[in-house]
Amino acid sequence: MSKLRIAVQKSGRLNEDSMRILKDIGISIDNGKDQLKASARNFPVEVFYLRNGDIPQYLKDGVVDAAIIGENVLIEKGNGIRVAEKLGFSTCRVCIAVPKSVDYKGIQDLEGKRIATSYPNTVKSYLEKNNISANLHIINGSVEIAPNIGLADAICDIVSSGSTLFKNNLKEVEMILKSEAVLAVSPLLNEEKQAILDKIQFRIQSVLKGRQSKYILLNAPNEKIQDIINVLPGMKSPTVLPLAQEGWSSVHSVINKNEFWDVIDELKNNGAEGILVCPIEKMVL
Ligand SMILES: Nc1ncnc2c1ncn2[C@@H]1O[C@H](COP(=O)(O)OP(=O)(O)OP(=O)(O)O)[C@@H](O)[C@H]1O
Ligand SMILES: O=P(O)(O)OC[C@H]1O[C@H](OP(=O)(O)OP(=O)(O)O)[C@H](O)[C@@H]1O
Ligand SMILES: [Mg+2]
Repeated sequence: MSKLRIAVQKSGRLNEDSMRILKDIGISIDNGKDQLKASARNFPVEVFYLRNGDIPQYLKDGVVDAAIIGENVLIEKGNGIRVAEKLGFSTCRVCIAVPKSVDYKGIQDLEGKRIATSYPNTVKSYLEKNNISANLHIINGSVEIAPNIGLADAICDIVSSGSTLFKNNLKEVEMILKSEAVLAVSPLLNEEKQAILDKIQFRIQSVLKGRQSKYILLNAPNEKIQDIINVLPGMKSPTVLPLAQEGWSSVHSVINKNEFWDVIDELKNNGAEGILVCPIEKMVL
């Protein structure tokens, strides 16, 4: 039986969350820290540990079948590679920044300027779309230092918290794209491997939905149950079970984790007591 070859970043910002998602979908891999390749013990999958920047080419050539990779790298290098699933971690954006002291009025201010970047294709197509021509300096790391050492007038790099820009006296002036880790697929995938990938994708979706949601349990007097149900829509409808104490019930439901703090006061005002909120490991709808 053939195995699906999945690439993950060998080391760096994506590695830990990539390995965690594989573990959460039930794929056990012997610790591969010093390995370049490891087989899963319980699933037809081989994991390849590679540099993020090299992965789009491996996908294109069919050397690997799928990969967990930063979407920004795929856009920079991977034209035509399909994203099967957004994974919700390593969120960042690719931006153009200039020194704080510059009175930046708009993209026309970049005309004829020197821009340092590790994302030349991304910047080039953004500038072309805006009819701007500039000189790109391609550097592979510490891009934000470039204006301070006189190498460039502007930079284009990844921004997340913004603290690297702040430390280097730069300000964000153009946001080119938003990125997060994604599950990307080789265009050369055959049917047999597609079937393995479908299983993996289904499991990933269950894990991601679970991460987005919380299981909530509470007790309330029976006459308040309808008001509480109106606040807690749940997956289908909430479960209501009688408590041993006469006139009281327990309500169980699932809510989006971001909505919990918004509804908690309403629940209390409607007589809810003993509210428990629990993580959900997996959710299959
Ligand atoms: N500060 C950040 N916050 C959130 N996500 C980030 C941040 N920096 C990078 N990323 C995301 O993580 C990916 C990997 O970044 P990292 O710096 O670990 O590796 P790299 O140097 O780009 O790649 P390689 O594996 O080729 O050395 C990036 O492509 C981007 O998608
Ligand atoms: O907005 P922030 O939260 O400060 O994050 C942005 C920084 O993070 C990344 O660098 P990284 O730390 O990965 O170093 P690298 O350049 O060596 O990859 C990116 O290249 C930026 O420099
Ligand atoms: Mg980095």
